[in-house]
Amino acid sequence: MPDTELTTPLGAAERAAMFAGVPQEPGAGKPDPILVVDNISRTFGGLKAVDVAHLEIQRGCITGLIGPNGAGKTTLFNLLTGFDRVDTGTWSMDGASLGRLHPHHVARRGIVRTFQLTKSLSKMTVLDNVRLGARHQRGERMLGALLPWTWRAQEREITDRAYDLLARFDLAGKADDLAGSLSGGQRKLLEMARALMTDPTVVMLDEPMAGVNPALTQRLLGHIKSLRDDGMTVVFVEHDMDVIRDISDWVVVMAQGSVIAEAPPDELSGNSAVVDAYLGSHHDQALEFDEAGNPVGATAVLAEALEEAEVQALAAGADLSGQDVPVAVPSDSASRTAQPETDEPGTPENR
Ligand SMILES: Nc1ncnc2c1ncn2[C@@H]1O[C@H](COP(=O)(O)OP(=O)(O)OP(=O)(O)O)[C@@H](O)[C@H]1O
Repeated sequence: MPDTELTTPLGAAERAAMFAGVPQEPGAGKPDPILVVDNISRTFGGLKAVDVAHLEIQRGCITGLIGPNGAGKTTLFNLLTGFDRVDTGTWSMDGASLGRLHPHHVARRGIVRTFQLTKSLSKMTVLDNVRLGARHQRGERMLGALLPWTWRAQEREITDRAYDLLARFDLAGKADDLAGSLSGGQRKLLEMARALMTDPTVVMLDEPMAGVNPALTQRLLGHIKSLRDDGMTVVFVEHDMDVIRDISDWVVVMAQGSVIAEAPPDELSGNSAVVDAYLGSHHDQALEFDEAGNPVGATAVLAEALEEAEVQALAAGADLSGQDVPVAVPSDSASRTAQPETDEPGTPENR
């Protein structure tokens, strides 16, 4: 069980007011950080996948973590939750160090992350998947083995809690179905239910919307917000900018292993470091669009930056007819002009 009591949830206005005082810069201090990261690095071969000097995560809020492909987001998640080992650095929750703990110890301190459904979990029932989220609790310890009635009581407790969570995430009717039979959106709900079995304080969601049918998106977003409403701190990796804007209170941007920007979601498209990171990453990459022809992932960030630049240029009295719109980028790349890499990028067919 986590050491930390859940706090009274803040309202939207309180959260906005709180972040209004936070400087929009990498490593910005937060009013009440629950997680503090210092000088974490992780190298694979010659590649520094993560190299974060300082990062604070605000308690009771939803922090979105974005960045181009290979920026180090998943590796950072793995490091913070004990699924990978840092080369250097420290991180703590409410002042207590979490360095070099095994994942189940990190979970007991109150930090969990979601995982995509694996092949073997797909062959188990939905209920068993959720029950498995309670692994490493009392029932698996020596005392449980010696005192079976303790173990049985706990098994009942775990099953009851699993049913409660399945009901919360609208999966009660699927309890006895194989997890592999669930839709993309239901799988995401199952991942969340499984993570909540340990009653966490901090929930880290890795691409919670990936593969989710648009019809389920709003419900899933509602579920993520409900975690915050219950006093939990949520950190999530996501490529969909609409999702980022909808649910994040604050956004941390990574590129090449480091935090390169922090800002409220509405301020991102005007941030030159963000634009530059996505532009840089897109030099050799195809633009990405969803089935409806809307830009997604890094392409959406780029499209937003272009729109923002257009709005600003128009406001400054520019005539944009037939001209490329220069996007504000730092001086080392000032010669770059953001423009699509094909003339007709609007539909999936012509990519
Ligand atoms: N186990 C590993 N062995 C070798 N290289 C790795 C390993 N894990 C990650 N990397 C590399 O580290 C870098 C960061 O990867 P990571 O998956 O953390 O990025 P990401 O921001 O999550 O990317 P994406 O958005 O594409 O998932 C990448 O260059 C990746 O190839």
